[in-house]
Formats: sequence, C-alpha cells, structure tokens
Amino acid sequence: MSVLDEIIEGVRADLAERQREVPLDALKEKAAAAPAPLDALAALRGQGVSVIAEVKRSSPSKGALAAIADPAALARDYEAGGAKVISVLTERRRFGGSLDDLAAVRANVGVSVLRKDFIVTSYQLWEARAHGADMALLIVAALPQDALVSLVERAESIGLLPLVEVHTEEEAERAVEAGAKVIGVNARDLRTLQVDRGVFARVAPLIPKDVVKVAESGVRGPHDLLAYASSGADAVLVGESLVIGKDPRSAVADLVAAGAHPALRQSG
Ligand SMILES: O=P(O)(O)OC[C@@H](O)[C@@H](O)c1c[nH]c2ccccc12
Repeated sequence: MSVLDEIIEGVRADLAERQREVPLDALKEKAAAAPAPLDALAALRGQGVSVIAEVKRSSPSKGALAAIADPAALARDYEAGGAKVISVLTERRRFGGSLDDLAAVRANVGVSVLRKDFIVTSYQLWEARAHGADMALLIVAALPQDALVSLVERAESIGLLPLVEVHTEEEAERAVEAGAKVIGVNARDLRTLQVDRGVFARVAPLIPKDVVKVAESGVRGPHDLLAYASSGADAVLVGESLVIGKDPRSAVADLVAAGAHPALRQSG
C-alpha cells in the first residue's frame, strides 16, 4: 500500500466519524451562514508570482515540523508578508491539522483560504465552505476521473475554487480534461514522498495558457521561486521552509519580492 493509500484510509475513517456527528443538512446550513467566498482566481491571476503560504505542523516525510500553537497568528504573518492565499492543512493523522485551524485562519485574515486535505467526497467540500474556505485541494492521484470531474463541478457550485493537484503528465491531462482553472504541480510524489523539483518544468507545458499554474513543494527560498517562475509558474505553494524559519513574515515577503518582477530578475 502506498503512503497515499494509507493516508486516504485514515482520512476516510475520520470522515465517517464526522459524518455521524454532523449530518449533511446541518453542514449545508453552516455553509450558507459562512462569509461569502473571496475571488481567489483573481488574486492568483494578479501581477507577478503569487505566494500561497501553508499552515503545516507535520508531514509524513519529516514528522513534526513546527508546533504552531496559534495558526491564526501565523496566517496573519503570512498575509502581512504579502501571501495571496493561505493554505491550511486540515488532515489530522499525518499533518496534525484540523477544521478548527481552517476556521481560525479564516476569521483572522482578509485573503483567500485553501482547505488542504485529501478530499474524496462532496461532504468534505461542504465542510470546507462551512469553515470559510474559498478554495479546496483535489488530488488527481487520489481520485478516479469520474469522481474528479464531479468534485470539480461540485466545488464550483458551492463557491469553492478547486486547486487540482497533479504529479505527472498523464495526471495533468486528466486535470485539464476535468476543467480545472487552477492546476498545482506537486514536486513531491505522494506515493513515495520523494521531491523532484524538475517535475514542474516537465509537466507545465501540458497545461493550457489560461489555466493558473501553481508549483507546489520544495521551495526553500527566492531562488526556487525564480526557477519555478522561469518554467512558467504563476504561483508557488510553500509550507515547510516557512514554518521552520524564525520569521515567517519576512520569509514570505522575500518570496513576494522575488516574484514581483521575475522577468527582470532572470535577466539581471
Ligand atoms: O512543505 P513544502 O515542501 O513547502 O510543500 C508544501 C505543499 O506543497 C505540500 O504540503 C503539499 C502539496 N500537496 C499536498 C497534498 C497533501 C498534503 C500536503 C501537500
């Protein structure tokens, strides 16, 4: 069994428990009362390379990364540094996240918020919206094509912008086929946890020009952002290097500054 399969098994068990506690109708009512979704697509399409900064306590590859006692305070630092979207890991078993983290971040920032989890049913999309998310991650490797297509449609109908994650050329074709407006290319293979920063440059050419391209994982600093930018990234998604650093606000600000004029910086 791959790491991805193992994670999804745990996600399904936790999900079954939540579904017993909160019926779908109650969740839909909560979603209706949530603040209206922000236009994350416009934010990501803004000038330069956008930074998506992630609230991430642990990872299956590294274990504990940072305690993060106050995820809302970290998210405020990210926003102050210029992040366009805050990603909040809500998976509990391997990443140490929760829907409470998502709600706390939503209540404390004015930028778009992404629910980062292993979404396999529309119930999780309603949960995302009910806790104030504007975006939700859909991982192609975790979903058969018919499920991917229906979750993309359902997310949009709920007011969530899906970030559709791929790791291979074939998955990129499936994401495009499913109508994704934002596609993330994860440098990390979720089946082996290996990071290969070269994946973005290989996969990005298969993604149409009008689709927002996000380079995910492995960004250690401005140098990696610029490398991704030169391969066509419109945004980068950064977790580990921000949560382990001393000053997340200035780390984000450094990335944002590097992404502000990528063309200039590449030639200079
Ligand atoms: O911590 P990093 O290497 O900066 O990576 C962030 C993000 O890309 C990573 O957390 C991630 C990308 N896709 C995922 C899917 C599920 C869980 C986590 C992820």
